[in-house]
Amino acid sequence: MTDHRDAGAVRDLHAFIAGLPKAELHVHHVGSASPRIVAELAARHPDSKVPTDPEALADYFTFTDFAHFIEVYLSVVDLVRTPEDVRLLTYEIARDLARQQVRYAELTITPFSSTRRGIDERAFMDAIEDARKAAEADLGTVLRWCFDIPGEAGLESAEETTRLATDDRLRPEGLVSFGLGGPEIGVPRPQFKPYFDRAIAAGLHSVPHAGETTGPETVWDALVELRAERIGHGTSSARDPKLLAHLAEHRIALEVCPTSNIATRAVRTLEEHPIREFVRAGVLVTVNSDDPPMFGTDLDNEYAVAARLLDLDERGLAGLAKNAVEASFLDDAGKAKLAAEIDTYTTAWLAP
Ligand SMILES: Nc1ncnc2c1ncn2[C@@H]1O[C@H](CCC(=O)c2cccc(C(=O)O)c2)[C@@H](O)[C@H]1O
Ligand SMILES: [Zn+2]
Repeated sequence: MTDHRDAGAVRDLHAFIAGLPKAELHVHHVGSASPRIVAELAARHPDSKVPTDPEALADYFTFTDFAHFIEVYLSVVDLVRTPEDVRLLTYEIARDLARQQVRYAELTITPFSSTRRGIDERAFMDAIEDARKAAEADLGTVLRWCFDIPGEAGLESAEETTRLATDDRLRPEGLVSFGLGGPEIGVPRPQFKPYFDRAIAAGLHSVPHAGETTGPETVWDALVELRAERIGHGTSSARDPKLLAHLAEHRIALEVCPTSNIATRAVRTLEEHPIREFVRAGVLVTVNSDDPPMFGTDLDNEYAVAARLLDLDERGLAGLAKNAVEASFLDDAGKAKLAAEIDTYTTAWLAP
């Protein structure tokens, strides 16, 4: 896509984004393993097939389609084998987020993938909680968890994820929401209704992926059957005006991840990305990074992409950051504080 803005203005906007306090609502735990983290994990487990050289890794992270992406994703999952690996990964993710001025992040974690690979469930919970507390104390970044069902792994994974998320003796303090990820084709959402019902009854928010690789009917299923409060991606919602109106009316945010959609070939080009249609329809749009190192992006870059696609200036970008605050599961005081921080930063930046 051609960028008609002048290079100096784009540079200034990037500097503004780099300092902008932000909230990240859709980012995966293992999907955030940077080349640095991958190298460290691979050194611990030298039998892995994941390359450690950054150039070879960039090549390895080039996907032919969504199924190929999931295959590669699972090879990185295989690198996380011990509670200490889990702790390292989690803390290092917080470090990468803090560097981008992310003050608050909801990290999607797939505990089933770890427990089925033999990590003790108690030790797993302790590792993420230990990293969360250390990250908040050391870096000032608040982490919260979304536990997601890897839908393609079947109802056994749904049962296990629900148990881990709702058992009072296990459920971590930082857990706020319940999700559903992985491929959508051949994995109908309604079958997960009983599990979402249990998670919601236990006080968790519902945030399934939907409409990333299938049509708007999957988003309707997520809303009606899984009582979604936000939708992961929701890309295909653009094909259904009634759905867009429903999302807008009920302030159900879309967690839009533009670069991810191109990398997994869910959308052909950024130019064709429906983010503009979402905004035009009045939908609450948030911008997120999904699996940043795997897609060669980070949250700052996603904001830059959104600025280009939506023709946003500093105030527009601050508005986008505040959308994420509104759609987050922070309490009211936390939302007010972060929104005020965004305003203060923006006003200071724009002051003559
Ligand atoms: N863009 C994305 N869109 C959707 N999901 C995404 C995206 N990025 C990352 N994910 C993650 O991928 C996981 C998929 C894991 C999965 O399918 C699976 C299947 C069978 C066995 C096992 C196992 O662990 O043994 C795992 C999801 O749970 C989700 O957290
Ligand atoms: Zn995702």
